[in-house]
Amino acid sequence: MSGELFPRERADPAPGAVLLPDWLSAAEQRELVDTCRAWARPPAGMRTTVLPTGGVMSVRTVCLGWHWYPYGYARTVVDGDGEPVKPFPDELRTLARRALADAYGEGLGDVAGAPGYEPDVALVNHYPHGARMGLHRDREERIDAPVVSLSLGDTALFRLGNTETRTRPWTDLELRSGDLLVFGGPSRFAYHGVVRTLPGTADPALGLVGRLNITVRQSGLD
Ligand SMILES: O=C(O)CCC(=O)C(=O)O
Ligand SMILES: [Fe+2]
Repeated sequence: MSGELFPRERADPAPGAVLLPDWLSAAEQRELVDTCRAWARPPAGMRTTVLPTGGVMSVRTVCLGWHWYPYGYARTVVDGDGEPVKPFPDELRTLARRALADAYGEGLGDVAGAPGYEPDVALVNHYPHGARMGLHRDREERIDAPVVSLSLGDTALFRLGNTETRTRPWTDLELRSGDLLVFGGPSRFAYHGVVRTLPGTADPALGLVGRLNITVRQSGLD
C-alpha cells in the first residue's frame, strides 16, 4: 500500500505458510473486485450461510467450481437457490499457480500437491463491517494441496493457528488489500480465522465497502 516507509516483507509464519504482501497490483485488485461483483450476481450468487447449529455466518459467500456448504461440497447451491454453481474460472487457476510459484519458489516440489496444482474450487467471502470468521479448518477437500488466499479491500486481522487445537499457539497476521497468503504442506489443515476487519482501511479507489477474500483450493473430488 502507498504511504509505507519500508516495503512490507515476505513472512513465513509457519512451515508451509507464506505471506507475500502487496502481491496483486492496484490494477489487478480493481479487476478482481469487478469480477467478484459479477460472480456475486444470481443465479448461484452470493448467499448467507446458516450453520447446523442455527448460527448465521457474518460473511456472505459465493462459490465457484464446487459449492461449499457446512459441511461438504455440491454441484448446486443446495442451501440456497438450488442453481448449478458457476464454473471455476481459468483466470483463477492461472493466478493460483503463479501464487504457489512465487510463494514456494524452488521449494515448490517439496510441498504436497503444489507441483501439478489443479485447483477447482474458489470461495469468495465478503466481510461487511463487523464481520469475522471463527477459527476453523478447511477440511472438506479430500487432498492436501495448498490453499491460496487473496485479500481485497479492508485490512483483516487474520489468525493462523496450529493443526491440533483451536487454542494457542497462533500467529496473528495483518492481511491487507493485494496480499497473498498460501497455506500448504504442514500448515494445510491448520486452524485459522478472521478476528476482525478494520473498516475504512481500503483504498477508496478500489470502490469496495468492506473486505473480500478469495480462497482457491483443490477439492480432490470428481
Ligand atoms: O477471509 C479470510 O482471510 C479467510 C477465509 C477462510 O478461511 C475461508 O474461506 O475458509
Ligand atoms: Fe478457511
